[in-house]
Amino acid sequence: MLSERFTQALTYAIQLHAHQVRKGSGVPYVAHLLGVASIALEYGANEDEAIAALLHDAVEDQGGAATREEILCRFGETVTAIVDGCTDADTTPKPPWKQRKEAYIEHISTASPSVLLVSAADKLHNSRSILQDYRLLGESLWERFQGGKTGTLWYYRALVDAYGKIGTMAIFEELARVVSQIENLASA
Ligand SMILES: Nc1nc2c(ncn2[C@@H]2O[C@H](COP(=O)(O)OP(=O)(O)O)[C@@H](OP(=O)(O)OP(=O)(O)O)[C@H]2O)c(=O)[nH]1
Repeated sequence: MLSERFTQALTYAIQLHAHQVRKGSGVPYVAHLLGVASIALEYGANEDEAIAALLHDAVEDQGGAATREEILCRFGETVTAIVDGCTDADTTPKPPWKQRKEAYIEHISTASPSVLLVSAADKLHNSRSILQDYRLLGESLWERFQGGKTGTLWYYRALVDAYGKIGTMAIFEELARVVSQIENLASA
């Protein structure tokens, strides 16, 4: 069962990301955080993993080192280590896109099981959003992303391959299915 800590993390995540929206749409960013926490729980997350899912973009997007310190203080080392493992940049400005994404893919091979679960839940939620938006918007979807069509398709295929080398987990297989559907649409 989830305790009061989860409720506190939910409130904190909503406050942190209150003014942030998803790229190219007016959807409140918290929809992504709720989606990632929901997917992580459905694939067996414990409370620390579910809290980290809610806070996985907090350091990257909302305050860097100061926010990391607050998470450490309020939710402890286990949650902070998972958030660290899901963060592709905590500096402003962020390093170049390709360099960040390559580093993220590289670190999958050494990531803890908790980081793998939350990271895969994050990528699964984003890939489902891409598939849904691609069906609605067509090729103009890719203008949202720094990597464009080629870079974004490369990134998701590289993620699927990197998770696949870890082993066969249900969440990796679901991500692979969604990414294949995006690739099929892209080559149609
Ligand atoms: N699919 C999708 N992604 C969106 C949307 N709005 C914001 N994003 C975020 O955009 C990122 C991908 O955009 P890019 O331009 O390629 O990369 P960047 O933000 O990291 O520079 C994803 O980050 P990420 O690093 O892959 O994951 P995350 O850890 O930041 O969540 C995702 O979270 C949206 O409407 N759909």
